[in-house]
Amino acid sequence: LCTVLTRGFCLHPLWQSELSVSGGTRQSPINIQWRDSVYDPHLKPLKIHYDPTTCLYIWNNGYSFQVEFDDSADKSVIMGGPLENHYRLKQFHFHWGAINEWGSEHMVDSKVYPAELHLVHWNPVTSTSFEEAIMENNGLVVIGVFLKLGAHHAGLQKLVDALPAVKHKDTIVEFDVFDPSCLMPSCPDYWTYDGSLTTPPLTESVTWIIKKTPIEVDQNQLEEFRMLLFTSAGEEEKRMVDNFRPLQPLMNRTVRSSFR
Ligand SMILES: Oc1ccc(S)c(O)c1
Ligand SMILES: [Zn+2]
Repeated sequence: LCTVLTRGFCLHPLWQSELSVSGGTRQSPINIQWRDSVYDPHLKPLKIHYDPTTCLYIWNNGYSFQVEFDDSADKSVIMGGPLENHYRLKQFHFHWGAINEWGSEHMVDSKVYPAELHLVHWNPVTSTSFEEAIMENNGLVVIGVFLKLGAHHAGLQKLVDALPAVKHKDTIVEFDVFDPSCLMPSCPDYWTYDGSLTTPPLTESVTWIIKKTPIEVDQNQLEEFRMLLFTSAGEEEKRMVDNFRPLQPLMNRTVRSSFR
């Protein structure tokens, strides 16, 4: 008997209606075909300067858990890489599967990972707020980091220990002094391409920077993600799993690499 594993066979309502944006030409996520990516020698190393004291709280927004940062000043910023100026960190969140065989949004040569971290930044030079930047052509930069099953991740564990406090949708817990740099792989290599949010409003405002090397997390840490709920307290419980959007067509785009 051949068991065919289909990724995310029961899509969250969020994406059932939003599977495609009419007229979208740069939607995300995509499958990164390593051999089709083009090395760009002009790409600089990505510079990351996060101030741990800008971390504010964690909340369950009904499709992921999200860690929010104080973005009222240039305290936690990224620059360099493919970027023309600095971008401010606003939040980070994850996408994951019900089992380890799927969960990430992007793929590399059709390889899928159990989860994917998104660090979301906005352009304070061209926008006055995150909400405005979402609608701007190059308003956002999202760094994507793949999570693979392996060793325990000590830095992630501080996050994981807080998850029971945000089990239900629209719950929140204070979370101060956390440096998300600890979630970044040491390898500097990345791909970059022009894309979109993978959750509504799916706006085509994102410069994606996808790190080549995954970070390792252990089984217990992934299981803690899967204990979260899409649903509010008092509602019939729906486990928060498979909160990833299906692959989108590459169309007329080139993925650039920072490495040969
Ligand atoms: O604000 C957001 C930016 C990017 C992505 S993938 C989100 O899910 C929300
Ligand atoms: Zn995301």
